[in-house]
Amino acid sequence: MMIDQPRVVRIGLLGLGTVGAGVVKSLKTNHQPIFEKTGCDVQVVRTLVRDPDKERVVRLDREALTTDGLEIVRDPSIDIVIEVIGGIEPARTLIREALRHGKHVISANKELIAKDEGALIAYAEKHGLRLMYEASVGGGIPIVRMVETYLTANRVYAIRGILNGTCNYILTRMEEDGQSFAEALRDAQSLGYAEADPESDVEGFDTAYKLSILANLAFSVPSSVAAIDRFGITKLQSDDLSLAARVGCTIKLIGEARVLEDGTVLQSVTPRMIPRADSLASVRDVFNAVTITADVVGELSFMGRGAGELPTASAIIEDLTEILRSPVPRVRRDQYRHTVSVSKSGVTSMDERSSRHVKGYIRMSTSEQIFDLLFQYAQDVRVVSGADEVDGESAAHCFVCGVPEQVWYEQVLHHDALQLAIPYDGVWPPPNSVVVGQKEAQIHFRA
Ligand SMILES: NC(=O)C1=CN([C@@H]2O[C@H](COP(=O)(O)OP(=O)(O)OC[C@H]3O[C@@H](n4cnc5c(N)ncnc54)[C@H](OP(=O)(O)O)[C@@H]3O)[C@@H](O)[C@H]2O)C=CC1
Ligand SMILES: N[C@@H](CC=O)C(=O)O
Repeated sequence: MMIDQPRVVRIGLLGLGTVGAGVVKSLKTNHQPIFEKTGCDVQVVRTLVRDPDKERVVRLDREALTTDGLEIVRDPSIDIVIEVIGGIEPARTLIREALRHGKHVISANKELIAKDEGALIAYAEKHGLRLMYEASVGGGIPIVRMVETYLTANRVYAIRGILNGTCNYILTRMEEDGQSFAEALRDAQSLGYAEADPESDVEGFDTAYKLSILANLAFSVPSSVAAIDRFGITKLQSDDLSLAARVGCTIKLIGEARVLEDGTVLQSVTPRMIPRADSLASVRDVFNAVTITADVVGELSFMGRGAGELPTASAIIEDLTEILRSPVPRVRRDQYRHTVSVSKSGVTSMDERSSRHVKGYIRMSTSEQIFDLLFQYAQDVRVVSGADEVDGESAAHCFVCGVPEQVWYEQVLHHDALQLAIPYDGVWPPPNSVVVGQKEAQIHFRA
């Protein structure tokens, strides 16, 4: 339906990097369809940058740029603020100030949303305003709104997915093209996928923020990033990916939050060796994928581009059009959720931990102490044909099963001789593997 009198909506944009530029481009390209769907003429009128003289991929009048964010968020002529500068400060202050001045806010800032633990959202709701953050999780995938507003008929029990485009891109390039970790990371940065500090991506922090945001929405737990067991991908080598291929698996950085029977929630971010048949195994490049498991609907899966200027801009503009259609917060967040308690797996009860077991892939230097540990606790230790030859002299690669989870976290992962230990989700025994005893293993690995 065409609307004759467009309502002009004035946007203040905080940040004009990868995502900010994507927002400007997309609002320009799709100005007409957005107008047709909302009746609004959306205009970016003022933009915050650090360096106004920087060469940009989008052209804005020099007068539209400012280095003073407060000037934007306090400007009475601005209706909606989009925050895409990232980090905690000045983002938090600017968002709060924008809300205080009666503006709806859209943010892509997962670090802030996760670490803020709901305070800004509560502040927005108190003022009858919307603080929306679809772009903070899964790039262009509409997962936040779905979990927040759609699953009212359900209790959600598990969230599992690939939530970082940079890491998935790096692992894909290492596996398929034999690129080094450093080369693949450089490419991910030049494509605009990585965070300003890429350690956030490769050490698993970014995935932890996103998992925490989803867990908070789905389970009504406080969004505590500190409650997540987090491991990144920096220790992975292409040899580990080759080994995975030999046993019919691949390696992905997976975020997972599960409600246990006693109501506690386990949350982890870790590279996992997963079978090729796992739906996440075929998620390549910058794509993300998330599966939600709930009691009534069962499993729901979502996939799409998890990073990059346009997919992220898409999520931001979806938030924008949602605000234009429904400026009043739809539901108070705590009205419809069920409550469970959250627990880091490292602090679950000893009994529970020692009753669960881990299957793992381990790369280690050939120290006798770690063999002692593995052969004391693992039910089965295996090598895959040729595994010990893959990485030259100093590494031994093996698969173990039946290690008590408590031993895995408290001893194996902290062992000096350990180079890498990740969960192995493939079949047992791993294809083409041979069982080894302790003496045999020591000889085998040193051969
Ligand atoms: N890149 C992606 O694919 C995705 C990113 N996000 C999130 O979106 C946000 C932005 O990411 P991205 O666009 O990649 O980041 P960039 O580093 O590309 O851009 C950041 C922008 O913010 C400006 N800026 C940063 N700090 C300040 C400051 N203190 N004062 C004024 N301006 C500042 C920079 O100015 P200048 O240009 O002058 O340096 C730049 O324009 C982050 O929260 C990120 O986590 C979310 C989903 C995907
Ligand atoms: N750096 C992030 C950007 C999107 O959230 C990623 O790679 O996923």
